[in-house]
Amino acid sequence: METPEILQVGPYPEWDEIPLNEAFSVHRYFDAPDKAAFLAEVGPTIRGIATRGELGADRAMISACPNLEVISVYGVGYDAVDLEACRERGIRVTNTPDVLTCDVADLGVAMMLVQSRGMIGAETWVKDGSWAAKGLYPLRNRVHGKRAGVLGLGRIGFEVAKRLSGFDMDIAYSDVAPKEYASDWEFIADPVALAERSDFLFVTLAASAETRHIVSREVIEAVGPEGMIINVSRASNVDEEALLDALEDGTLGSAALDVFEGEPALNKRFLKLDNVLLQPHHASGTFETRKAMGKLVRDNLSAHFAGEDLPTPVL
Ligand SMILES: O=C(O)C(=O)[C@@H](O)[C@H](O)[C@H](O)CO
Repeated sequence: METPEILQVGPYPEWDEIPLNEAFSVHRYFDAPDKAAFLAEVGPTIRGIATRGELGADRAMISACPNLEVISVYGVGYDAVDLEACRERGIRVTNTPDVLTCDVADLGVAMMLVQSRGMIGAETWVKDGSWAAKGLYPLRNRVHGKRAGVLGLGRIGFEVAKRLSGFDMDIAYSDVAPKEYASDWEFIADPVALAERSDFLFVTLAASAETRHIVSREVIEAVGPEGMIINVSRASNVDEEALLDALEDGTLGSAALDVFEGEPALNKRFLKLDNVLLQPHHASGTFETRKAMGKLVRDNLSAHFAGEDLPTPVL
């Protein structure tokens, strides 16, 4: 069998680059100085695309590859892939679920704790001599026993809720329908009602056109001046302008964010705020998880070209 030609959209760690290049003939889109010319040149030879989370495959890229058969996403979120364009041509799409679920949940809960207890400021208080000069660090609000809302009780949302129950928190969730595996937690269909009864609102749902700005200005205001929003999903799930307005005028108490519109070039207004924890989209950023993600990307491509069942199909 001829070695399949693959388009690699974004860089991977070396432990992925080496086996990817051993298994496939790889064309590095991200290295091309003139990407349009590069795509026009190699596009006709491409049978598979390997993406990277937020660096997906839009309709233009897919159209430039007339012999494209499969897109393998390095990530659980495939919102950066034009699924409609894939459906039209019967192109398979795969992602990397499950292997990253617990790391993303860990970071989400850690972000809530770090922001609630002011741990970034507390370390500065030690390092800049304030502790010696000014005494005890200002008190913060406790976390355990408070009310938590989880918007999207899929794999990641479920692991977040499981961890929050370890903090004796009063948990409720929203999703398209009640989940049979979540009988311990209250189901609240309306995100505004969920926000109203939450001190901490976790945004964990998969992003799509339907979920765009599901965390609206109304939801943000419902969380309120004492509440916190934690986002480990996609920025598009949140009305970021409304979020910034609310953080600036105190309508919303605080936020802890791992994802941003236009990331990594995030809105400069965030940098002026002292009531938001900013993280560089690294919720799945552990060696163990990224190695498992990379292997799944390759396994899905290899399975496709071997005519076998795909390990983790989306389409
Ligand atoms: O899994 C997802 O959907 C993610 O957003 C992340 O795991 C990214 O894929 C990862 O940051 C690599 O870009």
